[in-house]
Amino acid sequence: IPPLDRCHCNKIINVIHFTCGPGSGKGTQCEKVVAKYGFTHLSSGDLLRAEVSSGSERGKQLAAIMEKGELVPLDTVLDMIKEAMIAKADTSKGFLIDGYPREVRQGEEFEKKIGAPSLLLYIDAKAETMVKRLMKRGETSGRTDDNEETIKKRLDLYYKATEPVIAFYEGRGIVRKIDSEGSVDQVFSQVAKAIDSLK
Ligand SMILES: Nc1ncnc2c1ncn2[C@@H]1O[C@H](COP(=O)(O)OP(=O)(O)OP(=O)(O)O)[C@@H](O)[C@H]1O
Ligand SMILES: Nc1nc2c(ncn2[C@@H]2O[C@H](COP(=O)(O)OP(=O)(O)O)[C@@H](O)[C@H]2O)c(=O)[nH]1
Ligand SMILES: [Mg+2]
Repeated sequence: IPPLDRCHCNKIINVIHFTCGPGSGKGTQCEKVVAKYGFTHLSSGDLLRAEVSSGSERGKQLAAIMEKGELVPLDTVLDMIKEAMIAKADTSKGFLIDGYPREVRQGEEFEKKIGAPSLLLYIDAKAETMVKRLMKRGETSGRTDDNEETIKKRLDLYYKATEPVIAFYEGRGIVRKIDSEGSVDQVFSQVAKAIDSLK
């Protein structure tokens, strides 16, 4: 595994909430992690939505893919994450990367171009819970992908492409599985325990 010198990151805490499917609560937990630990939170979905909001030609192409609940091209999302990491590399205490990798190849490419993660957080949520939360969020989120049809596609893709990522990292012993069914604070205490185990 190459060192992190290409982006000058001396420490990457790659808390990748990826195996948590959509609506499992990763965005909610990331905010709490930032407040407690001061890590830099990077969400692939947020970075992509910012590009869409900019109204650029590339943003228009991305919007069409995201609205269908499909994955955008790997290079696009990895370049965005890498750029954001380089911008913060000198001051960051660690990076919390939410929504990436979403398929095994994304994990492999991240390691080639940036570095190896030290921890992978996996919030285990039932499909039923995820759908319920996303439908509720959709009442106010304004996200074009928070609708019944796209939620179903995002879930299917999660089980097909993203769950295998867990097995890929389990062999390295860096996966911490978190139960999503409690309150936000109960979930966070499990998250904090996993992060503290790094020290
Ligand atoms: N790593 C990625 N690779 C490819 N496409 C991505 C990636 N991250 C985000 N996207 C695109 O952006 C969309 C929204 O991603 P985002 O992570 O915000 O939503 P999600 O996984 O459905 O989770 P949530 O709704 O839980 O935040 C995805 O459906 C996909 O089209
Ligand atoms: N009951 C409950 N709801 C939660 C919890 N975490 C998040 N939510 C809600 O579930 C929805 C999805 O959460 P979000 O953080 O956006 O999840 P993400 O899609 O994984 O980023 C939001 O409307 C949250 O308010 C939790 O621990 N318990
Ligand atoms: Mg989110």
